[in-house]
Amino acid sequence: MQCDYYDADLCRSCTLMGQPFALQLRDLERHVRDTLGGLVTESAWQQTAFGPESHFRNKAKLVVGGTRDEPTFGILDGDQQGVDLRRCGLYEPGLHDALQTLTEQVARIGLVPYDVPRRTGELKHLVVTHAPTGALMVRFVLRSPGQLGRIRRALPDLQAALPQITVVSVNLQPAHKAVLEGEEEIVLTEHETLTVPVAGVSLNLRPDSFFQTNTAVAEQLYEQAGDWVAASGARSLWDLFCGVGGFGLSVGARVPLQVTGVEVAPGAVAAARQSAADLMARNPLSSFDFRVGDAATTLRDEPLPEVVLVNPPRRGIGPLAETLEASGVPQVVYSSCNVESLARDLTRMPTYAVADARVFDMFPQTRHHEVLVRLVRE
Ligand SMILES: C[S@@+](CC[C@H](N)C(=O)[O-])C[C@H]1O[C@@H](n2cnc3c(N)ncnc32)[C@H](O)[C@@H]1O
Repeated sequence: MQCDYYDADLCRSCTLMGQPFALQLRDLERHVRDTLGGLVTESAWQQTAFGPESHFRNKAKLVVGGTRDEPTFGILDGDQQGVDLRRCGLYEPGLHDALQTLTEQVARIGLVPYDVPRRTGELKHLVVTHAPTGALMVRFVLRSPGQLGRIRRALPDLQAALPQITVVSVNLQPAHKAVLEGEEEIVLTEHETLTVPVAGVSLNLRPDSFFQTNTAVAEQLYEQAGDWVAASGARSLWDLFCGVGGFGLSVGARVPLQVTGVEVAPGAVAAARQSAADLMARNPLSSFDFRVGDAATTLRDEPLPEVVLVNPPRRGIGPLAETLEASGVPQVVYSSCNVESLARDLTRMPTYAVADARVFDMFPQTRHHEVLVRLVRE
């Protein structure tokens, strides 16, 4: 992949930009395999899964800088000044095209970009999520509610210019710190969720929901996990750190299962419940129970499922490793975005052996990765 922004030294986020993709994949595999070392036998590894090397991101998180008349949408440079990256080649084609019109429309609304050094202005970020159907969810991150009315009044023009916009929200982030979003979310449209079809299910994403960055590779990830769970013949599955429920819902759509999902974010759980209700209405094969809770402690007082699937944040599963190790759970499927924490967690679960392992190149042009392993109790 070639990138003008990278070549002009405007953005260095893609640390592997310019390296042939086949070489990136080979280095990624080597790094993951070396880090897991003796924890995974050679024969357990399956072929690395990947998608397109460019135009794969389903979400644009744009920092807004510049001035009201000439806003920039991209990142801030070392002096906290806006750098415009709205033509970034990582965005899915539909997102890439929509961003050009959308940013022109947003500029017309006349919001003053937030100026980090001066602590003035209102519009901090523009976050846009793109579904494979072409539908869009647009989120304005503002410093205060003062300009909400201006955005409300601009909605008809925005939706006339881009009829594929189904959800628009405003997130309020009053703090002067480098966090993307604040606590308060105000949805301005009738629809509150973006529907994303993936791996045989329709997931409902809310503006504050986590979703895997690369829909094409997420589909392969969910299908692989589903293949392993289906082949095990299990009838019960816990989907821990379930987010909007992608793993549990997609496998429950394929084989009859009792699925229990646990997730700390209430909005994600509400979204998962909505997706489960939609799925049950057309395919009542499995039952689903999505709960708000702490995945680290939830397994302790419950009847044990046949498979536990975990997909934690970068830090790994923490004390849950010891809980699983001491439990009688026969199989664990672990999806990790950080092979270092995965290696740490696996060493704390010595009675499990890695039966299958697969690398997913979810983030081409960078060293980020996803690794899926199937553990069986020896
Ligand atoms: C990598 S995401 C996985 C999301 C989901 N499995 C998917 O495929 O989209 C990690 C999720 O763990 C959630 N989380 C973080 N700490 C948690 C905890 N202690 N208990 C439950 N969920 C937690 C986050 O809110 C986030 O949704």
